[in-house]
Amino acid sequence: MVAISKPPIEQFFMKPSKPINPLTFPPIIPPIDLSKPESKNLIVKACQDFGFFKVVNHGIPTKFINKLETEAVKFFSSPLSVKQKAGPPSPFGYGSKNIGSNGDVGWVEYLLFNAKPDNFSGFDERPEEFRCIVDDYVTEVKKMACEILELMADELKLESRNALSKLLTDEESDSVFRVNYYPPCPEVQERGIGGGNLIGFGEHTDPQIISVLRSNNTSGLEILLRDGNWVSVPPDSDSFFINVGDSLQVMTNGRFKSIKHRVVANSKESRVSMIYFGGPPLNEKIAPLASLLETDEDSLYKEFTWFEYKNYAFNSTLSHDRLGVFEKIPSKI
Ligand SMILES: C=C1C[C@]23C[C@@]1(O)CC[C@H]2[C@@]12CC[C@H](O)[C@@](C)(C(=O)O1)[C@H]2[C@@H]3C(=O)O
Ligand SMILES: O=C(O)CCC(=O)C(=O)O
Ligand SMILES: [Fe+2]
Repeated sequence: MVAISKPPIEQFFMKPSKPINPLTFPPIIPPIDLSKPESKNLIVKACQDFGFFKVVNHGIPTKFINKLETEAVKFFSSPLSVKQKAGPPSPFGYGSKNIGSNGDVGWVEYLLFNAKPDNFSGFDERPEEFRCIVDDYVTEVKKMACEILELMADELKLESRNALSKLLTDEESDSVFRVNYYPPCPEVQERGIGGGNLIGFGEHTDPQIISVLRSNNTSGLEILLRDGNWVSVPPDSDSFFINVGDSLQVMTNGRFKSIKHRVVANSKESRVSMIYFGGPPLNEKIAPLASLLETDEDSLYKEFTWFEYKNYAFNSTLSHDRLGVFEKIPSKI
């Protein structure tokens, strides 16, 4: 029998960072109502100012959301032997505590799915019903991601309304879907206040174009503001949170910024999050859109395809500044 040693709990605690100011978040990032005509203007402003915003009145029926959350909780509550049958997550399936393959750890269990059109599920160990629930949810969330990208394209006056969304609807779109489950951690409670924060998911930017996140009502998500302060995002299970990914930063020549975010595990309640990462086809050139470049404005980035970027990103640790080597003039570290 092989004894699996438990990783020492110490490695899950974060180095202290600047204190989080929970008061900063709500007033500065207003929710965007997708049903209102002014939403496109607010979306572009939020992408420029933060690379992050919250969407309300999204029109996604709660039945798709609740069904998936229920099924996910059922899966993560099942015996380890059952969950392990759906692993390892390379590239799709069940993972626990290890994130990616470059040594990152987090107090999290997760499922990674291929969200390519018509091929949503990445593994076959779960009953057909679970896969259908994932497919239904991803179909809805992808529609919303495309609607948001079309509103952006409209407001940015791109050559066509689907200039961005077509990358997600393309048959070869390299999109991913992830369900994260952060269990409560009794050790944190024992340590008490001042005992440190437990890393759920370490700081990083998302490499794709756009990420659509929905969580239950447990806190944990934090974003890094431009002034260097981490702020806690109040959870809201009725809304969706949108992140600008690295690829969209490049396509807007840095006008939109991909935002650094992380998850601090909650000591008492479990957090369940589901994220759709909308990515382009592997052979797609990731470059600033010509119509966004002013006369004489040069691309800030070298030429590369999504395949090249993904390859580099997936060989790096979570917190690595992945776009750095693709910049024509490397930014100071
Ligand atoms: C440490 C890593 C995990 C990650 C691949 C990477 O090497 C760097 C990017 C990470 C990330 C962050 C956003 C998504 O959760 C994810 C699926 C992605 O596309 O890039 C993860 C990758 C992963 O968990 O494999
Ligand atoms: O679980 C969350 O709330 C966020 C996780 C995340 O940022 C990711 O999976 O890329
Ligand atoms: Fe992320």
